[in-house]
Amino acid sequence: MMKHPAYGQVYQWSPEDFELGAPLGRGKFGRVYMARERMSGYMFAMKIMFKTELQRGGVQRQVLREIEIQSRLKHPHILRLLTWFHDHNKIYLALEIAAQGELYKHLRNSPGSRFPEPRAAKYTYQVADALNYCHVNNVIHRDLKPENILLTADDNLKLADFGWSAHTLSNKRRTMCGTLDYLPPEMVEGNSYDDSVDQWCLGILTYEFLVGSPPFESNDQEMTYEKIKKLDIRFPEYLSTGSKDLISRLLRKPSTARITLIQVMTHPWVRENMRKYEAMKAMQK
Ligand SMILES: Nc1ncnc2c1ncn2[C@@H]1O[C@H](COP(=O)(O)OP(=O)(O)OP(=O)(O)O)[C@@H](O)[C@H]1O
Repeated sequence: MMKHPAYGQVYQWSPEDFELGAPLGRGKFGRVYMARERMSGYMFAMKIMFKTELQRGGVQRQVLREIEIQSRLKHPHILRLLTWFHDHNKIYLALEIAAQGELYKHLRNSPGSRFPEPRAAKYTYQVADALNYCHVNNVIHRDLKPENILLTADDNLKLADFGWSAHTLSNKRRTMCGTLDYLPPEMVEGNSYDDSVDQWCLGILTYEFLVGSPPFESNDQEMTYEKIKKLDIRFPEYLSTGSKDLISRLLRKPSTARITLIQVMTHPWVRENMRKYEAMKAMQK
């Protein structure tokens, strides 16, 4: 690696520096492949997007924002953007590999489409840790959902998809975006919001990990909105008291009443279940 011309200096990468391998997945605008840097043999995931497709979809600004934000975030639970470059018709993103792909797929394939509490607690902790790092760096994710989280070969989460994220340095923002089921009440009502929208989304995510579907899901959009506004949430009987306590503290209508991400990481249900998860893993070895 140290012999590489890119080591320690600005280097203009080009497609010739890399070899593409098996496809890892496909999104609306990107195709993702296993890739190898020729000189060092370093393996990573290469996401390739066609400029014409981005233009047609009107998402150029979103992609640029994603690149700008993701390239400065360096955290164990945030997918690293190692470098990026472009040629006349494509944009290339060199990303770290998350070999087990979308968390969504794993959730759907679990018995009852839900995770046991120890596994859910471990993931909740890792997302809280990543979001806390984002907030400290003045970034709101705003689009948390199992489809935007990837899983590594050693079962750790990587937050991806910063296309809807925003800097928090300016005033509170009013843009309406994000997935319907995960929208916090202040966004449904078109009010201003701040980084505590991510705490709300983490509450929805933890619920979905444990129950298999988000709490306000319904057949029509209006009904979902109504449920969110009324905080009409039902907990299945099988949920533990601790998990219900955590979710209720995150899904608070007044954004200032939501517990902090640090409080999530130290919540007794999270701690106890993470310990159980580690113990289970140790026994499997
Ligand atoms: N770093 C990575 N490591 C392993 N697999 C990846 C990686 N990045 C993406 N993938 C796989 O490729 C798929 C497509 O990723 P991509 O980022 O293009 O789309 P997306 O943003 O998830 O989807 P959409 O564009 O439809 O919202 C993902 O669903 C995932 O399965």
